[in-house]
Amino acid sequence: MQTLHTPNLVIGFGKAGKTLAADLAQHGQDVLLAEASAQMYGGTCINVGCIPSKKLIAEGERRALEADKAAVFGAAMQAKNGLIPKLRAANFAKLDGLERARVINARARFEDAHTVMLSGPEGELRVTADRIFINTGSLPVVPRIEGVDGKRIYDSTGALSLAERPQRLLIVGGGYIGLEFAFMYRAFGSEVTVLDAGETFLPREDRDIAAEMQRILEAKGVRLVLGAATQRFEEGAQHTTAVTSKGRFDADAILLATGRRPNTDGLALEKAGVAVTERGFIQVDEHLRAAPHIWAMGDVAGSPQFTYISLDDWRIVRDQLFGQGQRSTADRAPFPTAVFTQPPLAHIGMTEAAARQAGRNIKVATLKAEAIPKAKILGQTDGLLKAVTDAGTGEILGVTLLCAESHEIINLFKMAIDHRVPASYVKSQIFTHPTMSEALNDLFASL
Ligand SMILES: Cc1cc2nc3c(=O)[nH]c(=O)nc-3n(C[C@H](O)[C@H](O)[C@H](O)COP(=O)(O)OP(=O)(O)OC[C@H]3O[C@@H](n4cnc5c(N)ncnc54)[C@H](O)[C@@H]3O)c2cc1C
Ligand SMILES: NC(=O)c1ccc[n+]([C@@H]2O[C@H](COP(=O)([O-])OP(=O)(O)OC[C@H]3O[C@@H](n4cnc5c(N)ncnc54)[C@H](O)[C@@H]3O)[C@@H](O)[C@H]2O)c1
Repeated sequence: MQTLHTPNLVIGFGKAGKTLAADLAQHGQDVLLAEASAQMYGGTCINVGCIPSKKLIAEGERRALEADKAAVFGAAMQAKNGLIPKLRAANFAKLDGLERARVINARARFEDAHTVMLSGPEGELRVTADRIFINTGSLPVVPRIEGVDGKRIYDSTGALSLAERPQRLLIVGGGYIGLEFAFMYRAFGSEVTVLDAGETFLPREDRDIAAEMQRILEAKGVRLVLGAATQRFEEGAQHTTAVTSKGRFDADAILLATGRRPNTDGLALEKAGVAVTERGFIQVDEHLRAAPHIWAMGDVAGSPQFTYISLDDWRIVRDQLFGQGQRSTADRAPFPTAVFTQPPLAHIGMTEAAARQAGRNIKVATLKAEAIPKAKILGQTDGLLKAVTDAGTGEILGVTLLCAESHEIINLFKMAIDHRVPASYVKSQIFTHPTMSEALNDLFASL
């Protein structure tokens, strides 16, 4: 068996791992990156996450007026299938093209704290490394429901590549993936039902925002069923039936979107003395250290499951390798989020409910999207905008934007909140016209 020593071993081609590997190589250090699947160069986001899902959503939106929805579905899949391999190849080339970086298609398994066995199509390689960076991501949770391994039941990866457009799509889970795929497949003309086990829709959002999202969802023809515990799936000749506490639902395809679990499968972390949390995420400190020479980054480290947070994990580790070692996970809150529904739901900071619960003396303002001239131009007048400020100081505590282009606008508030820009500034800020962001003058007028 071949053996090799490297100063830096990165396990997993995720956002943090690939960025760190390139960074190390550009700093003149040798780095080996092991990726279990050649179909995953670039990680989840590029191959089976953000990019393919947003491409399908964008294609559905772009061709919203076309009557032949089956054709729209086919063309969208084709466009997505054309894009992803190009991005994957570009990701591989970007890293492999660096003199000091080497990508190996192999699955990693620890033998001890400094030794990792890499097994892939080209055989086995025993690697010893001075420093090890784990970036193995997450996998869909498969709920324990009888019949869950049936042939019409998919996770998000499967639902991104369905061969045929389902006439009836049932989605189990009404979180990020559930909602994005509900709008996506509705745009392809499928009849969509979303089942969520929780009694409260979007429990982390204020009730007025959740109610508006529910109204929009239902106005588009999506059925939402809350408090639905799925007991079993019955596979029939023509369709599969979900038997739930809220009745029986027949479907041509069922998407499971009930969260994602850390991907530590087969890593044998215990051999390296790396501990995991109760939920199985790698236990790290605020500098993402799991052991003196081992770091974990991204989903597997229990970081919030977003590509841009994985990227921020790279910044934290980078600061220890090449900077002051000060940057930590405590520095990034609050950070923006966006669910790519139609319209998108973007948020940062505190909701009204969270601010009240924290005992803050607050002012709250809301604005209906239908009052915004640009929304009328776009023909996208659904939605509600909301801001929460400190009543005494005018500090912006939180912003929620359920409206067209909110996934872009919300990033302004990361800067505003980090730099303590007061509400009075936003109220009088000069914005271009006609834009969605100019509505912030009105939203903040009373704050
Ligand atoms: C459908 C969907 C849509 C999403 N949309 C968005 C979005 O719009 N915006 C957003 O910010 N986030 C989105 N996310 C979440 C985002 O994709 C993840 O949070 C992010 O990709 C996690 O990146 P990571 O760096 O943790 O690792 P990943 O990108 O998951 O990479 C981990 C890699 O490690 C490899 N690996 C695993 N085990 C081993 C091993 N033992 N040896 C070697 N290699 C291994 C895997 O094959 C994988 O390629 C979405 C997720 C999904 C599923
Ligand atoms: N736009 C984005 O940034 C984006 C898009 C997609 C995914 N993501 C990331 O991926 C993560 C995973 O997405 P997700 O939608 O799978 O998880 P999620 O945590 O967002 O939502 C899971 C939902 O499933 C429900 N649920 C759990 N078990 C259930 C059961 N047995 N029956 C019915 N409902 C059940 C929960 O109540 C919850 O509403 C997200 O949390 C997010 O971090 C981000």
